[in-house]
Amino acid sequence: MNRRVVRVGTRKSPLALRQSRWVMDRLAAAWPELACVEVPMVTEGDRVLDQPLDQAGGRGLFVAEMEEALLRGDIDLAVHSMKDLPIDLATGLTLGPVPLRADPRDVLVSREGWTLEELPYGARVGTGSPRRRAQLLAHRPDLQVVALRGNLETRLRKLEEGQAEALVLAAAGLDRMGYGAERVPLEPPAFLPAVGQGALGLELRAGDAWLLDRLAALRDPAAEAATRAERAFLHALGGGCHLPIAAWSEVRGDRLHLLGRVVRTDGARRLEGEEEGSADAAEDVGRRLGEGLLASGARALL
Ligand SMILES: NCc1[nH]cc(CCC(=O)O)c1CC(=O)O
Repeated sequence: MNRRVVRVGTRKSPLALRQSRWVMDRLAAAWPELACVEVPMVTEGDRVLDQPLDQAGGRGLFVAEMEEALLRGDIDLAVHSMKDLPIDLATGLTLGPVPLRADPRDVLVSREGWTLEELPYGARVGTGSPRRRAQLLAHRPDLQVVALRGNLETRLRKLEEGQAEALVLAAAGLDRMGYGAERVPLEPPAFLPAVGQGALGLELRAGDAWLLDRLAALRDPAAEAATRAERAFLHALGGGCHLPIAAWSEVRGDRLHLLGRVVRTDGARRLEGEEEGSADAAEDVGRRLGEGLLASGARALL
């Protein structure tokens, strides 16, 4: 089929635009005859800024409108942060190849460049994520976790204004935006990131073999195996992105190692485990770990 134009849907936040342009540049470099058109969209998650995300409507807040646009044919490709992408996509849509992943870790950002241990007693740490909250409190029960919403710029401004002593953010977002904020990584295994953090999710119509073929040029096999394992882990736990579930996977050669954790939101209880297997069977590794944690009583924490 003689198609040349790919309409790429993206949220309008600076980070989302940065991500979709990165994908468009890579596609254009691999397929010079192909033209990408950016289609910025405002999603429900961008409109509801005054409530914590888990109360504002749960899963798929940033995704539903983009899925509808894909199914209508208004766009051909949706670029998401993998960690915002629900496990179950709308019928008729599929997850494409996974490109090279950015740093999956969380970082602690403060004006002083404090580590988690160095934060003053009772310091306010900004995050709306139950997973981050639970892991912060597990290490530092004295901390005051405060919900600071908004995009990266807004949160960094609130830190600057003194609304908190520190923030927890994804390293990937700061890196992609080129922000040089003072930060220290929250290192695994002590602190684990969200499933899919740092990776991009490329969503397209399941029947669009032409586009799937072209997206294959962007595939990073290690990133794909790691994110498949992490998402299968989350799926086995019946989870969504706003539950206190964390995972960390590493691919070395053809082996994949996965660490998973379920934490009670007050940080006082946790369950964790690890699994290893062939990177070719990444989803089996994730499913085994999820089922193992369920067998150990994970449901009581969720
Ligand atoms: N929850 C919002 C969100 N979705 C993706 C990222 C960062 C980039 C990524 O993880 O891929 C962020 C910001 C953050 O958590 O600090």
